Amino acid sequence: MAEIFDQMEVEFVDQDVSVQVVADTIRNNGEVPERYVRSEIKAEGVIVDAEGYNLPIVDMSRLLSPEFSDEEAVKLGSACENWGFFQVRDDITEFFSLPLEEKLAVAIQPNGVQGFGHHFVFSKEQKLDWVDLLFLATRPVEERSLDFWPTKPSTFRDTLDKYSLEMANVSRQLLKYMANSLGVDQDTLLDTFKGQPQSVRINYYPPCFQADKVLGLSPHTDGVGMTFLLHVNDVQGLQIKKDGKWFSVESMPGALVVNIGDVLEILTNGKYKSIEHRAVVNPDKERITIAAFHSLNLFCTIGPLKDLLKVGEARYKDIDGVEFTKGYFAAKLEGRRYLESLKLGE
Ligand SMILES: O=C(O)CCC(=O)C(=O)O
Ligand SMILES: [Fe+2]
Repeated sequence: MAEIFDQMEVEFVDQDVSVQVVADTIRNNGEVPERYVRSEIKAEGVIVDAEGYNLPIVDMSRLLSPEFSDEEAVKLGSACENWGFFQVRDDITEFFSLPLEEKLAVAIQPNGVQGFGHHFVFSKEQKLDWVDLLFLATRPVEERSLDFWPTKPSTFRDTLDKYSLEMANVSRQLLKYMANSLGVDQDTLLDTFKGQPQSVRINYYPPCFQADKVLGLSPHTDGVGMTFLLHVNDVQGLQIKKDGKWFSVESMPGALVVNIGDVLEILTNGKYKSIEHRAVVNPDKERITIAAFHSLNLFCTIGPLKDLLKVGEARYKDIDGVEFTKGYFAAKLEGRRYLESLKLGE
């Protein structure tokens, strides 16, 4: 799985070394550079605050207890079908307060994706996201490229290792309950995720005094099975699109926001939804999140689960996993466009 990240065959273009440095430079008397100004945010309109809806909360301890498991699993199933997002608990790591030189020790290499830097920058003309990131393949363990794993702070690697294991365990548990809720065989679904490839993307969104002019992360879906997002410093900024409107997500302190990615939408033949989401920036505070992505062994074919095709026609093409991932990275962050292109007969 990890080696796929070294052969993406897509060309990324340089941008500023660090958005954090840009933010620091303009803080007192500057303007946001044109490459970061997103006029579409205002044009697009409606943002609905958290009061407008209730994001389902699934309690892991209830899910795992014999007494409440069934009840909680029903909530889990409905959360995946209707929202693609819900929350569970856990903990986190930090790296971005180091001086820039230290972060550049693990800089993303030309045309690579692992390390510190930026993703999805293809042209000098395109608009840029207001974020610095650290992206690492974390599982299977033997496929880690430790060159990109920070050695500072000294506990970083160990902390990430533990976090990665916790997340892998949670994803395994959730898959079991999802299988039950979908009515597919547990082992079949778990087998599909065998080896549990996992990667993490740690996002650092510097504050921006003209926060409404920029976007932290462009609208996109995640090209994986499912994602667990932890708000490292509890600054909010995640928005999800439902019924054509943007909703802000209020994450409970220490909770994980879970979302279904493109691969699970395809496997479930569209029953679970890969939700389009984006991140906005805070005017005064830095915002840090860690997204843990869980996917399939990509050296296989991705398509609707056979168990589900007994009761309905396939709505998505079968696609080779490596092709899918290359296509995802090459398609840029453009909402659900790439996923929609994999639908049959539409
Ligand atoms: O930081 C966030 O709120 C969203 C992060 C995200 O969507 C991602 O890393 O894929
Ligand atoms: Fe995402």
